[in-house]
Amino acid sequence: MSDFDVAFKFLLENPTMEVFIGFATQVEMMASRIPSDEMKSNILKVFTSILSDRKFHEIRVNEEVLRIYNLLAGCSQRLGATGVYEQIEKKGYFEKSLKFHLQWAEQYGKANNLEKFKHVLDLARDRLKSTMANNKIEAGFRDLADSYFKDDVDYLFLDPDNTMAIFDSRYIGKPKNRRRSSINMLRRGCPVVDPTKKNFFGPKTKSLLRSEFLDGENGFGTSPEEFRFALLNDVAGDEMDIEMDEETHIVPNNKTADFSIVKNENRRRQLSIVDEERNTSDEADSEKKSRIYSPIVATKDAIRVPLRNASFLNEKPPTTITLSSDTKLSAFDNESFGEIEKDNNEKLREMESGRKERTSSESEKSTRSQKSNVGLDILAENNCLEAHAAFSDTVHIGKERTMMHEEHTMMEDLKSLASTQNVTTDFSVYCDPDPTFVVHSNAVNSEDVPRGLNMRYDEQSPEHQEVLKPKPVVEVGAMDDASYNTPPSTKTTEKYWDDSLIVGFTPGNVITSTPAAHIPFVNVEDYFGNTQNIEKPQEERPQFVIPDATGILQNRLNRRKSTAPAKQVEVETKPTPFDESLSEQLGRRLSLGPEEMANKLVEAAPVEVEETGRKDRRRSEVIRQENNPWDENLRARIMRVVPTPTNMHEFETISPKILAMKSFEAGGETYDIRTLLGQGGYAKVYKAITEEKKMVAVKYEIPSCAWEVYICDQMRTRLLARNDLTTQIIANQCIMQVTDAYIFSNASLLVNEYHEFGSLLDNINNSKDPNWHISCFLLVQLAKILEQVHECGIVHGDIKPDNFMITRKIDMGWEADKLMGTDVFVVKLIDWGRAIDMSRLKEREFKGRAGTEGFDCPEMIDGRGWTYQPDFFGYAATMTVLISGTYSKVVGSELGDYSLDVDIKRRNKLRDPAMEIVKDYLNIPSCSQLPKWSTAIDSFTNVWRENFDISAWRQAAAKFNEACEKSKK
Ligand SMILES: Nc1ncnc2c1ncn2[C@@H]1O[C@H](COP(=O)(O)OP(=O)(O)OP(=O)(O)O)[C@@H](O)[C@H]1O
Repeated sequence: MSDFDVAFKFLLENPTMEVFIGFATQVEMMASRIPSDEMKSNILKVFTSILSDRKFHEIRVNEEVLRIYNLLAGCSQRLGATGVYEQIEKKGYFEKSLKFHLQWAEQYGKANNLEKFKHVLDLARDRLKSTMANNKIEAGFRDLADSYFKDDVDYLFLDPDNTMAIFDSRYIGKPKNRRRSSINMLRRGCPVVDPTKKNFFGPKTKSLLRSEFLDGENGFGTSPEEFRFALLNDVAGDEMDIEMDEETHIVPNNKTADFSIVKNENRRRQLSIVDEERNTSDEADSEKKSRIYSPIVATKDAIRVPLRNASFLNEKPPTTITLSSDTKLSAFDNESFGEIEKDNNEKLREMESGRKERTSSESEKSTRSQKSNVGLDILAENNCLEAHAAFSDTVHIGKERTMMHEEHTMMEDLKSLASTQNVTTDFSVYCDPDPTFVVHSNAVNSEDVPRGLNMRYDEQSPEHQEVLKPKPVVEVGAMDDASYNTPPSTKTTEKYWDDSLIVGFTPGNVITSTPAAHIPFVNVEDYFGNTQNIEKPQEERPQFVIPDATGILQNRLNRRKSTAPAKQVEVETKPTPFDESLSEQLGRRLSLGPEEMANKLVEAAPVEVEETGRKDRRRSEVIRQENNPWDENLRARIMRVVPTPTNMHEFETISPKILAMKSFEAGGETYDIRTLLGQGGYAKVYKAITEEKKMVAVKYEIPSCAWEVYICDQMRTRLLARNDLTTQIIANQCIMQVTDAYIFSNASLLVNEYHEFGSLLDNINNSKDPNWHISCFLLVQLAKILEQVHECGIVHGDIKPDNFMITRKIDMGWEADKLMGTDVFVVKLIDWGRAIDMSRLKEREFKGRAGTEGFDCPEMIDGRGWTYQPDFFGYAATMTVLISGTYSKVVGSELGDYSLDVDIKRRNKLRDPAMEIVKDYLNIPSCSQLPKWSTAIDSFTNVWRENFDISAWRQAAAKFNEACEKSKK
């Protein structure tokens, strides 16, 4: 059976919308590698069923099916692509679908048939006018027109687009002093709605463009926000487009117009030409795009009579400008296009330097949406893709991203679908499956060990060095208890790290994770309400203590002890396929390169080889053990000094196979896996639904990574222990919290909150234009989070935009003075697999590089010792991506001279502080002279206070929220 047949069979058996979406994705992926003829006959099979079988009645009329139609259009030879859409049109299923009209029009665009293109556009306007605003309808058509028609086709559109004016051939190649005033831009864009009505503003009228008068009965003009924003821009001269005559004076575009802004002589100011701009030709041009945004929320008269009513249909609308939020660039003359395109390609090449070249077939696969729009680096989706790829190979943009991510998985999934149907998984509990979580106990046997908070452990107590065998039967529901009772490991101490290197770990001594004298005894069972289960009287138990912070207790109380229902499970008596746990064998994963990792996996488990991460994301440099903070043995030793987190469940068995669209069971909890959210160097992250119908993210990692659970737990514990409001907020909102962790012998499954709005990188890529308000707002948050992470003695080790998830949209109701505060965090730091617990490794310095490609700090590059430096560097690099929308490389060759080759426009308010921070955070003299996070926090906060503008902020926030929507997976 071919892959296609397997997928189709699955759909036939499960004709739900959800399965169909997965199916469509798979088919799209296959389309790139299956010959067109074969694809066509496959698709015809699909449609035979979909169009005739009753069980597909819902799918048949759903827009998702257009994805398959699109593929059919691509391989239809007799009907041709346009013919396919004409047939669909006849069916009438998609009359109310914008997507359908766009796909259809695109075919005419490809065929360069402007007349038919216009016909579809008109149809769409007519059919959809009652359901959506005209600018929404037109936006996609405008993109298509820009892509496929070289001539000026502005007249097709009713909604003005000012970005066009930037590339208007009249200005291309003209001196740089030709700018447009924002007000003039608005005026030029005012459509003639009804020339018989004298009092309406617009070209050839004498009426004023007034801030309070916007929409009339017969049409609409500017919004108050647009007007005020334009006014402000003209006054401030910042980020504005000013139209000037050759003598560099603002002049009204239309001499007969009587605009208040132009009448005011005081506003006629000379604009100095910045040298830099004179010299930077096209790049500067690209920046002069309009910053005038439409309100995202529709104004009162959101549903409007179309501008071009019957009487105007034949009249060519005036030259238009953008009042819309769509900043996509439009068609302009070929020559300029070529130049800017060239310039763009130049940038792409630079950006590509940090990653492997994409294959030509991948580039060919590009869909229209990946076409490069000129001028705006990260705006152009293609550029986004490139920037993203250069930056991180984890996630790609748009459709291709999904395809690339899922291709492997889905195919694998498909292949193994049949074979895994009957897999039964034994969830027997092994008391000590993973040496990384062995806890050595004072107790003679496991039953003597109380479940406590910050229990004291005697690591070296000789009489307890023997391995305690797992109990044959344990309660899964009491997994955490069982794991506390785990026996000491028989493994010998590793060669280089001796116990004294770990702070708080002194051989032979009683230690606590948080030393705390004079603190009353607290029985954790009381806190968890489990006292009735404890048979032995309390006084027989060894003492254990809590740290002097009520926060920890509260925290522990709030945490779920286990989601697993208590049930009896027989422990597998047969030995597992491996004598030792894979996680141990595969230690030092961060020092292993792709090949070594693959070999290890094969050696360790010749049958069950599976990899979750992307090979091209791994680093191959092997760090000398004594300098390696990621050494697995070291980590194991560190983890031993604290109790196993209560929500961590360990298993001797191998993990259930995780496949999209299938469910798995772990610890008595069933998770219904939906789609793949992302894939990093080591893990795949899936969206899943719990039995309680809660959406969660499941990080599936091979080999298992209990360390991430430890670090997340420690981060939270240490933050809450500080008993301070800010740290409480950060602990609860900004640090990944593992709600349940299932540690199997070969893999780990970390369940955590699902963040539907994607990562910061997704947001940047989906925000068409980095806005200083948003960048500043986020940069302060990032610095505040990292400040607290370091305060807890933890180095995250992998700071980059794809490791910050967006947790919520910006609330427009947040008061201005609160925006720099702590009540408004919108980001959460995830991916703690590379974190280093410095509080246990005081005075240590590390060497070597093992971060994400392109995210090696100068110390790693130079071979100097480092501790917290990677996070300062990661922050600086993330900052440049946030501000400039592009990825920047490290430049310089010695301490004092390092910088990032970021191109921040002169007028960007964050430019100066950002450059200072780059200097500061990249040129750290030594591990004992680390920079301060307050430098970033204070300088960005100052810029914010000095320049904050409420209406501009709201516009920017709306854009941010819009990008959140676009990032939804
Ligand atoms: N809780 C979540 N909700 C939604 N998406 C998530 C979540 N956690 C992770 N992702 C997505 O999965 C991607 C990979 O996750 P993660 O960074 O944890 O994997 P990794 O293999 O450790 O990556 P890296 O190679 O960067 O170390 C993230 O960039 C993000 O896009």
